[in-house]
Amino acid sequence: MKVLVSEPIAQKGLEKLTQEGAVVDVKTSLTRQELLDVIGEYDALIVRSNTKVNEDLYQKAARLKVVGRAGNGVDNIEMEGATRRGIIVVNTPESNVVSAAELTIGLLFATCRNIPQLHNRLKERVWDRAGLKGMELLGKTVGIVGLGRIGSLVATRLKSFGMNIIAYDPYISDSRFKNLGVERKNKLEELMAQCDILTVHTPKTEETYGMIGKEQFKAAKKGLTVINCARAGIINEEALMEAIKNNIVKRAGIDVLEGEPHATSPLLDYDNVIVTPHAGADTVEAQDNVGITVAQEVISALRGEMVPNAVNLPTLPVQELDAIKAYLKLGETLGKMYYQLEKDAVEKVEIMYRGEVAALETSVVSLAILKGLFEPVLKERINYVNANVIAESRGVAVTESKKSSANNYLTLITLKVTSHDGKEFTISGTTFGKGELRIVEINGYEFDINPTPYMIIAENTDKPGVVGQMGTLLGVGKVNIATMQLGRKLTEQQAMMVLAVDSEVSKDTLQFLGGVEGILRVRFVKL
Ligand SMILES: NC(=O)c1ccc[n+]([C@@H]2O[C@H](COP(=O)([O-])OP(=O)(O)OC[C@H]3O[C@@H](n4cnc5c(N)ncnc54)[C@H](O)[C@@H]3O)[C@@H](O)[C@H]2O)c1
Ligand SMILES: O=C(O)[C@H](O)COP(=O)(O)O
Repeated sequence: MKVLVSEPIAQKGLEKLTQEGAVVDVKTSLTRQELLDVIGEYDALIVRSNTKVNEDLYQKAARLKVVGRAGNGVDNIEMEGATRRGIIVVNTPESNVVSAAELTIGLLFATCRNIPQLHNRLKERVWDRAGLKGMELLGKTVGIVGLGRIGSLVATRLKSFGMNIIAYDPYISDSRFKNLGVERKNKLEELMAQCDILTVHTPKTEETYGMIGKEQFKAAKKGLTVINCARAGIINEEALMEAIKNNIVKRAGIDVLEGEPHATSPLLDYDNVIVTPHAGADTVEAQDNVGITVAQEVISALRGEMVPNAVNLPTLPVQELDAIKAYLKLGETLGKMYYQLEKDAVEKVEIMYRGEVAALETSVVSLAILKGLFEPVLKERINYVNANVIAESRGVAVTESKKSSANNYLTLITLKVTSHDGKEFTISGTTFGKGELRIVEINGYEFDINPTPYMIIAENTDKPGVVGQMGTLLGVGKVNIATMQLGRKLTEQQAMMVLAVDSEVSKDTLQFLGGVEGILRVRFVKL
């Protein structure tokens, strides 16, 4: 596991990577060209907000499997290119939110009380408060745009200062607003017209980039204080400068600037604009959290495990990931059986979740099934990240259904594959105890199979002597049978036998088995 760290992360994170057996190169002052020249040697890249992870880089990154964002925002990482290539992108969304919320509040105090300006005067030995009267927070209204993790932390903290909190976030439920004691504004302009302080906490997306512009400032209350500790450009810098000149905005506190990390923004020339160099996450605590978390995630992703904060995968809370782990294994096992038992190209995949599993977030289990399904034909080109994209690109329609009851089982997952000529294949499985797996049905034959690394699965006419001959031939081929199960369809006089064996089975032995009278077909399955 070779990991390149292209921006500084905490020593604790680096130690974690090495303890887990990774070879770590910390190269934080590479030029872009140098980065492109070396990236081909690495399995994982760890970045913060300055490294642009885009198509140029992916094209040179033949071994890259994971991009770890030591932090929250992933706007410097091109997601589509990563997903297409099966590169997993992980971040640490919770690890620095308190620090970012605290800097937001710090900037708010600093701007509202002119702390940096007063500090600068005094450092120049000038004892003078003139012209720098501040604004008290009590009773003022703060308008929060984006009531997610950081927006909510800011809201709860500012409440203790006796402020009225209003927010605009069309993607957050009414109950969340209610629980936080925040008044919902359905229109951004309405929020602008009512707030004394505006603070933005959305991600940078196509929708949010420039969302606070000339029009919004026109609607604003005169004398507004503006804080941006989220991403440069969510508040358009030109429009902000114009609003300052027109006395609509009285003061601003900005942590993120267009053109960063270069200090080129014209906002730097305004005395009533207080700035910090993207320092929201720059605390000892946040950086330790971020470093350790990203290291753990990168290692898990390199080991092929499901990672809670994978950005280009359905997100799962950590507690739910534990509950779902056994189902991921079961799903992948069910999927892996198809191309080892059938040879027909897949047209449609139907996944049915019944019983307890139906109450969980199953989209990742579906990814595990698709990963397993295509693995025998695509090998390592398929993983959790690109399983959906690959299914789509191969014209495979995937559907999921759920039912709360599973008849005799607590949980049942059924995979139904329809091939291009309309032939249907089904396989069902369940779990019990501490993640034990059982395959309980294959094509209508009922079983209770503990899936093992090597299995022989044969269909035969249900008549005496077939099983005995199979045993004899396997003995001749020096293949030891560990367990055997039979599923029968009495009306059709057919049976399916599943033999768990201790070793690989040679092509010759399989051919002999296929020649036994009554055997309809025989397959070797490797899990
Ligand atoms: N300055 C720093 O050092 C620093 C540190 C951490 C995070 N950040 C940035 O802070 C921002 C917020 O982070 P977070 O963890 O709270 O994110 P989050 O995903 O928890 O919350 C973002 C919120 O924005 C809302 N939103 C999205 N589009 C919107 C729109 N068009 N209008 C209104 N609301 C919209 C979402 O519904 C969500 O509730 C991000 O941009 C992140 O990159 C900056
Ligand atoms: O999105 C984040 O986590 C913050 O903006 C911090 O970015 P940084 O890791 O470059 O400090």
